[in-house]
Amino acid sequence: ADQPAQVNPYAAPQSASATDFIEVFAKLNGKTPGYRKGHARGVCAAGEFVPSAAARQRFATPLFAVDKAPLIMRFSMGGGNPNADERRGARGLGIQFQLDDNQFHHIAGLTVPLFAGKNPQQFLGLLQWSAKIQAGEATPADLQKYFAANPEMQAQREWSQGRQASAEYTSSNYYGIHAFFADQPNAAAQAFRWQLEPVAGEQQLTAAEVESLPPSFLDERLTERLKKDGKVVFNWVWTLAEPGDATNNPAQLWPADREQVTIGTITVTSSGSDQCEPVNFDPMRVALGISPSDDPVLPIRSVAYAISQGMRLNNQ
Ligand code: HEM
Repeated sequence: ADQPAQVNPYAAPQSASATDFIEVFAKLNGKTPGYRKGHARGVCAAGEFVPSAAARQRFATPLFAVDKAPLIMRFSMGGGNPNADERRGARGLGIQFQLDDNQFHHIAGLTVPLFAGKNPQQFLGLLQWSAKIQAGEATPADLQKYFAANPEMQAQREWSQGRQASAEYTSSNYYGIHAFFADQPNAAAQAFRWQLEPVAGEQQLTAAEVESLPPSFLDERLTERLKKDGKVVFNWVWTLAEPGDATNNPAQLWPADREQVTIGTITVTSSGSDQCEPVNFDPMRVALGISPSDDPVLPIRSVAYAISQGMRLNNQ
């Protein structure tokens, strides 16, 4: 008789919802009342955006119609642990651009250009295996089998191999990872991916520093950096897609020869305020003229951030 097809135990889950993520974050991190359920540890900063002439000419959005816009920014550690070890791991950056007429634009990126999964399901599986390992219900060998069954996750892991974490919050590129679209004056909307590049260049920790530093040093280094240099400047660079480049796969980069446009500068001027506490840096809440792509991770992020915001503002 016909047997039902065997389901590979290392396949990614068939579905993934925002609440599935909130649940697995709770398994991994326990109760963290008042904290963000992702990127729990972080520091608020403020600054300014100045768009470039090229941005104004090429894209039709109020984001680039301003001479400059005030920014609320938050640098953070990936993961939901409020006491995350800062010697290792990806850093994040959320920015809220404050435009005229109470309009906002948000971006939230990571120090890694690729996502750990081509879709939310693959990433959820990774977190679920990690939670099982933490609970003693699975082993790292299971995780290796999970990676083998989900080869799309390989590019992200390869990129991260051999790289130490950044020496300062402001000494790394940050990548938006997902594709977005920008309206153009006389053509169809242009797909792009963004990155922030520190003008002073990138700097990683040395292997020796990873061993010798205390687990907390990033907030202090940011304060010192701003005291010493007065500000930190990033170039905001967009990479433009060509026809046929997939806009729905955050686990894969576009070919390296795609045109890049410097969209403006993002300057950090101060840090340490509490004004980030109520802010939700939801990357789908964007200025007119900018729109999210069909990347399936984006709408899950949006819902998960809203749930997390509701929880933390209610001290849950
Ligand atoms: C399924 C995928 C993801 C889920 C479920 C998720 C979930 C979350 C949650 C719940 C928060 C806390 C939000 C808040 O309380 O305000 C958060 C913060 C954050 N996430 Fe994600 N995330 C995902 C993917 C990503 C990706 C792809 C990026 C980068 C491109 C990213 C970057 C960030 C950053 C920078 C923050 C901190 C924002 C802040 O400082 O408020 N996340 N994430």
